[in-house]
Amino acid sequence: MTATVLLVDDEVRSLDAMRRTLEEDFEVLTATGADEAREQMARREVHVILCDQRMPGTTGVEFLREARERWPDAVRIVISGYTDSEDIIAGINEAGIWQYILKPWVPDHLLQTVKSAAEARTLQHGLARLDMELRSGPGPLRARGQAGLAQARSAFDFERIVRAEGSPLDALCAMAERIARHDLSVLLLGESGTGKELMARAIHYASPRSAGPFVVENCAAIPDTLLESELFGHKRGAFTGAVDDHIGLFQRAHGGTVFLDEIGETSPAFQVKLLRVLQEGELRPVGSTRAIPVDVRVIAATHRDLEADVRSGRFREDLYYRIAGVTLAMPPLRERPGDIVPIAQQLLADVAAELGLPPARFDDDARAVLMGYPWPGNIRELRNEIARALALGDGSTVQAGAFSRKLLQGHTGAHAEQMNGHALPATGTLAERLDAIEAMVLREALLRHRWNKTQAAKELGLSRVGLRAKLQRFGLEDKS
Ligand SMILES: Nc1ncnc2c1ncn2[C@@H]1O[C@H](COP(=O)(O)OP(=O)(O)OP(=O)(O)O)[C@@H](O)[C@H]1O
Repeated sequence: MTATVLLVDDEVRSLDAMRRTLEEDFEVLTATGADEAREQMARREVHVILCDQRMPGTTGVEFLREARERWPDAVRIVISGYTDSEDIIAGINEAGIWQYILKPWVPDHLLQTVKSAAEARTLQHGLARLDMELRSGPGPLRARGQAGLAQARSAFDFERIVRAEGSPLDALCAMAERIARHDLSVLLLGESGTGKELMARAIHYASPRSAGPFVVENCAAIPDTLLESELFGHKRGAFTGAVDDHIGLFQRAHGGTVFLDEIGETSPAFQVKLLRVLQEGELRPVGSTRAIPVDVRVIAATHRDLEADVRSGRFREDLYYRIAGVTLAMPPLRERPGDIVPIAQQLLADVAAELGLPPARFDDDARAVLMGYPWPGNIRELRNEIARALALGDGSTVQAGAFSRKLLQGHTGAHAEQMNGHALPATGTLAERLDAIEAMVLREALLRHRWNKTQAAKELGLSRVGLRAKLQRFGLEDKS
């Protein structure tokens, strides 16, 4: 279906110029003022409104504020000169303005922006799915419309990155929140399932681009040639099977953020292409000679040691510096054992709600088992275990026996591994390394006594209060 765009401007010449730029791709309606625009809106369903800021009797922002109330589904764009930018910035939230275009506008950019807006409008209608995703907590949200924005912001803010008090993630989130405000590229490092995508979303929704799309591409999931077309689009006939023009993810993300997961898996040939797009701020769809401007922030992620890949020539150094404006390393779960129970409890609530089950809790043994396993697959593995235990369980309490065999073995076996240095820091000051050993001894004693603090304290020659203080200090406090 062709989207309908309403252009509102009192200057007939510029109205005409905009109409000519858009009419090949859209159904275009025009209005020379707010009254005429209201009439048009009353007669037809409009998907995108593009409104000039300066009009007699009202301003673009004023009119779009009214439009937001009356026709909330239409995506709103304002066009203005530099001198009006303060008014516009002040009105952006109230009027729910999706994007503003500075004068003098460039036809390609205008066309591109309206295409992205129409796309956002279409995606907005996937809101039923979006609502489900939001209700079930952070999940694969590929894009969202304006109506979901406030909801999305709160669903993906840093508070949703569950952690214990004093977790290493506190400092990481504080830093991410600061850098979110600046348009820097971010490289997220960390093992699979450590929450890199969750962090990328939180950064996007805390950034000035939060009203724009957040799109995700897993670079390892598709072959190189398809990846190029997936990200940058292609023209019809560009290759066998390209039966239609295809808009790439970078274009869809115009004004927003692209999350490139597993960037370390891309080939050198693709890396050159990506570098060019990032350097030039424009792309050419496969099979097209036309350059299309794109305005995206890139957040990339990898589980690889990308610096080592640069040294070995596997990853281009120039691209590395482009994408690694700021680097954040997500620690694996085994290095933040205090986070295990709080995250597990959150996941238990989320998964129970998803499965339509009543709220559940872990018993002491189950918690001890969770704490005793090194979680090589990190939070994704934790989630799977919880889903399995809930599905197999038959009540409101999850017991240790509901977990898979590897966890129950880990309950005894993983400890030997951890005590042999698996989770011990290989570097650090003497005090830090002694702390890590102390935390392990505590954890090991608790596990042996099935989380019975009186017995563990007795074995360790501590009072219960003394043990509790130590558990708090090491983030091992059981918060249930
Ligand atoms: N701190 C956390 N609190 C709550 N849920 C979390 C947390 N960290 C991760 N998760 C959840 O764990 C799952 C895996 O996280 P995510 O996809 O962000 O990891 P990732 O590092 O991007 O993994 P991969 O590299 O395999 O794609 C997701 O369902 C995510 O919502």
